[in-house]
Amino acid sequence: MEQALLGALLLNNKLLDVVAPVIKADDLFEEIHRRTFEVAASLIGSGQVATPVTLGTFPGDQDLGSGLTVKRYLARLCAEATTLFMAKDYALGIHDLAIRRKIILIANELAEQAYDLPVQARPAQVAGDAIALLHGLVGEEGTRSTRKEPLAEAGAIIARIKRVQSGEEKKRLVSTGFDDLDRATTGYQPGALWVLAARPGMGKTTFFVASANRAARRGAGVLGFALEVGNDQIHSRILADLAYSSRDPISFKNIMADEITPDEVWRLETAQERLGSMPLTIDVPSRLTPSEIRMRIRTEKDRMAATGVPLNVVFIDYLKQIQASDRYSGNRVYEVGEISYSLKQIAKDEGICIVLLAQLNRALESREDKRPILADLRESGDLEADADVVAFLHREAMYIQRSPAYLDGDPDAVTRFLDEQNRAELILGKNRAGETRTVSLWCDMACSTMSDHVRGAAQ
Ligand SMILES: Nc1ncnc2c1ncn2[C@@H]1O[C@H](COP(=O)(O)OP(=O)(O)OP(=O)(O)O)[C@@H](O)[C@H]1O
Repeated sequence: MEQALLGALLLNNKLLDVVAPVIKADDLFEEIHRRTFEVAASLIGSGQVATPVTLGTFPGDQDLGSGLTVKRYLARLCAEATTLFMAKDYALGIHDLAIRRKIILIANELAEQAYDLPVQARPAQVAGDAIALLHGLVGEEGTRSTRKEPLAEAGAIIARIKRVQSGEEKKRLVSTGFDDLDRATTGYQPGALWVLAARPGMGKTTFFVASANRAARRGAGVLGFALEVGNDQIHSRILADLAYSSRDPISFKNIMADEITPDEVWRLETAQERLGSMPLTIDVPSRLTPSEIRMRIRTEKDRMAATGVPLNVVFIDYLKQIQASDRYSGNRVYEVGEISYSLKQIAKDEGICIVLLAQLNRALESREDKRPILADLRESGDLEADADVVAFLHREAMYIQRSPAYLDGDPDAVTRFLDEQNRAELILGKNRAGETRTVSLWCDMACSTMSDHVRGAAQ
């Protein structure tokens, strides 16, 4: 099959357009076939002609064994060439065989590792790594169609816009749940990695809960990994946000402490009913590796797909609870680099947006203006480079509350605190799809709620 395809390619160089999106040189089994494909593709790609004559000078006319010279080998390829019509099927067959060989390799390696695993090692890690490799192979299927024709792609975009305008199709925006943030970023785009970074207590988990609730209420499939707070707290926060009323707020602390009036129980039940129609799943493991995250995302994606909902966005609270491999053990900068790279790949492979919460170190607190800037991520591996959006949460109220003037009861400081206590700033330090500006959010930290505007009930 490999010889027949290479022969056809040397007889008709235009076949490269059909073959190149399907196979890479590495997919060919024989070394001489790999080399021939590489040289032919590079000649054709640079506008030259690849024939047995032009190729014959390249590898030299050495003996390939049993008296077969390169010139004879190339002539034989042409004699055995398949038809133009069959070329794509041959390429697909070769690609499938290459995948089979890789599966066998992974399976053999996995068996060897399982036999030799040291007692202190984690078998789940070995299984997770193997699954990641197998997912990589599944991803390779996609390479068959990664080469695009800009003319056709532009046509597809315009056709989709027309279908949206005529009401035939819904807009694809996966809302963050906050209108101004959607306008600034175009929402949670498939394949994107968001990093939401802040000092402790600024409201990262509050943003996660509020955004997850609002995105799911607007129809997005949402998965949240609550690696830091426990099951009870995360679900109490979800309920407090959904049941929010500015006249009679219910704090998540009171829900956790069972200090709830009968009327409030009724409101919590109404919030619980709402949850029934929201495609929202919460997972509460204590620590995960990137491979385990990938595995759980795939499982949830399949489960949601079976109910007719695509999984759109995954929140991870938070970075410190993600365990890197042993490769860079002890070097946190490299470990974080490995984690952010893996998460970006997962987002791309699975067509989802990942929102990773991260904690900033205290260096910024020695500055006059304590609003975080991109440089504050400098010690965090490649977070900035891998992320499509870097958003910093800042609440001035946190700092006013800690100031000596406020603690001494200074009326100006108290007034400033009251002005600021329900305001959060989301500073877009990096934004691949738009401008880097600050989005203002309203918040009530006791109820784990955030929104675009002051509100009466969860929108
Ligand atoms: N009942 C309450 N009244 C006032 N503020 C509250 C109340 N409950 C929580 N908060 C405030 O909410 C903030 C915590 O919010 P959140 O947990 O979302 O922040 P975080 O950035 O995720 O924090 P961490 O990094 O410590 O996990 C803290 O500043 C806390 O003081």
